[in-house]
Amino acid sequence: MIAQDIEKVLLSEEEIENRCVELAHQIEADYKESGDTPIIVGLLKGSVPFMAELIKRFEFPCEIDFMSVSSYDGTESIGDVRILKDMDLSCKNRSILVVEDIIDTGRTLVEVKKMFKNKGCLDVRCVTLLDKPSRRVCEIEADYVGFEVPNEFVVGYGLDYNQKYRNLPFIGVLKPEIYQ
Ligand SMILES: O=P(O)(O)OC[C@H]1O[C@H](OP(=O)(O)OP(=O)(O)O)[C@H](O)[C@@H]1O
Ligand SMILES: Nc1nc2[nH]cnc2c(=O)[nH]1
Repeated sequence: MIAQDIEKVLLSEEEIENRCVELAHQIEADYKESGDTPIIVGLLKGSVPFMAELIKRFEFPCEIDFMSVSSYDGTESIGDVRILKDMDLSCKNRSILVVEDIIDTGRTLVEVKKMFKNKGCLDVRCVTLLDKPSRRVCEIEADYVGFEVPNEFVVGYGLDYNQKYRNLPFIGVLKPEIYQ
């Protein structure tokens, strides 16, 4: 039903799953080499499907946690990153892998990385399912990127429009009339 609101599919479920396998292997190789037991920190809520897809493929020791930060209202960045829910685990002297659904302006990741460094983390990396470099206002890149997307508002696979469409199993663009 909600799939009827989609104008075009940018990334199919199969494409996303295949890319998650590749990313998981790459991340696993890097952490095996470092010998760290990282905390995999999902930024709620958008990262949940992507994080689930990734971590089930990790064979190295890791812990998981979640944080909720918010800088969005509708489709516009309001440039104010707020912590709505902090992590449960202590991150001092730990390696952190932040899991994001999308990096857009880069403001969220800049603030989150700064916060982890201030808390005494040893190493902070980020894996993002989507990267929208055309919208960047901060100089920041993820360490691992699933796909680059054009400057369009995308939904699905965790990404919402006014809290809906997160449960779509693919990434797509909504029909223009949905925004009215
Ligand atoms: O690079 P930026 O411009 O900072 O944007 C990226 C952030 O925006 C979205 O979060 P949102 O606040 O919409 O929360 P959500 O995951 O609950 O949808 C997304 O999940 C990223 O965290
Ligand atoms: N759902 C959604 N959230 C975003 N946050 C930043 N960019 C986007 C986007 O394209 N879609």
